[in-house]
Amino acid sequence: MRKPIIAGNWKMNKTLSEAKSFVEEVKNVVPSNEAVDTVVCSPAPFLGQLVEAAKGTNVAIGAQNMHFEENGAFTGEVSPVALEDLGVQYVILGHSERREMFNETNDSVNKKTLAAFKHNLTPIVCCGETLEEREAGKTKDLVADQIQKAFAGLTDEQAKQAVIAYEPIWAIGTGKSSTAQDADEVCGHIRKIVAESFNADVAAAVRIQYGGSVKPENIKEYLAEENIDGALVGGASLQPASFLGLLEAISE
Ligand SMILES: O=C(CO)COP(=O)(O)O
Repeated sequence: MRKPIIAGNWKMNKTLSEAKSFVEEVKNVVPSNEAVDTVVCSPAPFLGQLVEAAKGTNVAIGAQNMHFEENGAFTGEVSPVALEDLGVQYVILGHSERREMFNETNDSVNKKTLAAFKHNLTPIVCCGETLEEREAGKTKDLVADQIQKAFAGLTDEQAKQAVIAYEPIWAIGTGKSSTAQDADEVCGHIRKIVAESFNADVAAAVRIQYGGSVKPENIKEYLAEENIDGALVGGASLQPASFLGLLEAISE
């Protein structure tokens, strides 16, 4: 049985005081780590203080991006060394917003994925198609290519620990979620690609999240599917009540 993983992606939202009061409000009421992995991915400036606020609780803190180099002349970037030092545990890599607006490529996602493991960070590697690509029947080939390239050079053990987030771009922030069956079909295909690239054991262990307009009202449908092990959530992760609502769906 794969343990579910629910991760909030706050994107570019919240001030430090809002971020801290969110963590204070949820940290003692989230379900146990045995039932679900709970992750909050915050903007970089708040990470250190949120790690402190969440210490000893069931909430893990994640970043939304990082550079693959450890240090150097990369103005404005955040290094994996700094994230590890702060006590950050997860990092979202290759989110479609970064691919679309900030020149993220399969190659840079691969370098970042390798760097994440080198620094004890669990990568949440994102993949997903545009509406145009879906309509052209390219979804499965596209996500297969994204994941094969992102996972190139990982050991079996690393691939098992990595988290994949399948986020159809047309479903992000639009209120137009994929049906659970469609999402499961793509996640099943991703699992098959992982089996081909690594082996059946790795494919059985790797956790695949669905993302795109997930809310407390619909999360159960996704989690009921064979190949969906959790969710990467934007809008509904911003308020403590809806974030806790997502987690409650697991414990019910
Ligand atoms: O991009 C997402 C999470 O990374 C999904 O965002 P929404 O949940 O707001 O659709």
